[in-house]
Amino acid sequence: MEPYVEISNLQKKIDDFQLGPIDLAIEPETITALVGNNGSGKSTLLKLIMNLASSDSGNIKLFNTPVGKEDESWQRNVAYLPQSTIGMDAYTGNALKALIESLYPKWDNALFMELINLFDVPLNKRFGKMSQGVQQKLNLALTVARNTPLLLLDEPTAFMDIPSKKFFMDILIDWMDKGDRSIIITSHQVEDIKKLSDYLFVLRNGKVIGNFEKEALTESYKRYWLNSTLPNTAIPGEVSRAHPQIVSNHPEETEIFLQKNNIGWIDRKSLELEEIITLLLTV
Ligand SMILES: Nc1ncnc2c1ncn2[C@@H]1O[C@H](COP(=O)(O)OP(=O)(O)OP(=O)(O)O)[C@@H](O)[C@H]1O
Repeated sequence: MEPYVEISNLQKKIDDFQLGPIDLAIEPETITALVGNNGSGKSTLLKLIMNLASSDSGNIKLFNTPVGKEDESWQRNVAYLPQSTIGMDAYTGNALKALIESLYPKWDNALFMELINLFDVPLNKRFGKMSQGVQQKLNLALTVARNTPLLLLDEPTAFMDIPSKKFFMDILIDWMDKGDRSIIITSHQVEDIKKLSDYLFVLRNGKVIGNFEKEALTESYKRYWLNSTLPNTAIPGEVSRAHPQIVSNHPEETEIFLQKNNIGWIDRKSLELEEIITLLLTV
């Protein structure tokens, strides 16, 4: 099957911030988490995908149709939840629902009502009078119920309470189970990333660090507790050291080196995803 999203050599400069070049393909039935430090360009990338910002160079194709050209058929296949919405304050939940329902032919009203009931959103209240968390829940219901094959979610749980975050993850997992769909999600919540994502597309200050398969990424980092001193120079795979510990992202190479040089270790452990992301974004 063709990828849902194909991005090649995408670049965008905003003042002194440079995003890209980005090459990325989103395959069907995958969840990709966009991970990065604040201001690394995650929201900008989603806006570029939605043609809400223009790139300086490169191409984006959604469902094999170039974005930014006359053919806008791709828009029917994507639902985007921005980090913040404007212009909604005066409308009630019911009015917003009626508007969006009329624009999306595959609107799933049963799913919308299920989410509204689960999140306890008062549909007769004006959007501007709802708390930030309730606004986020309504926006999420208005987005997911569009029933498009591709969902783009920009920090969807930032204001949600703890039980709602759990419901949210269950909802997305059920939604994916229906098949032929994919999600791109930006999140600073390590639990969201850990539970939901298949891939982590990591950006650091606009530069691509990599697109990692989550399980492979987690397995590739190991911490060793050594029982003798290390050479002063970096050893193969070494990412950080704080004697008697070292962290490696190429454990096989590290272990060959340690054995050859008669450096023993008393323990070896995998790293938590949170630690791995921290290393990717700071070291
Ligand atoms: N409308 C704008 N005007 C000026 N600069 C902008 C604008 N939008 C984004 N930027 C700049 O682009 C860079 C990337 O911002 P972006 O919001 O994409 O980052 P992010 O990774 O989503 O950040 P965060 O994790 O804080 O949400 C930042 O340096 C930001 O200041």
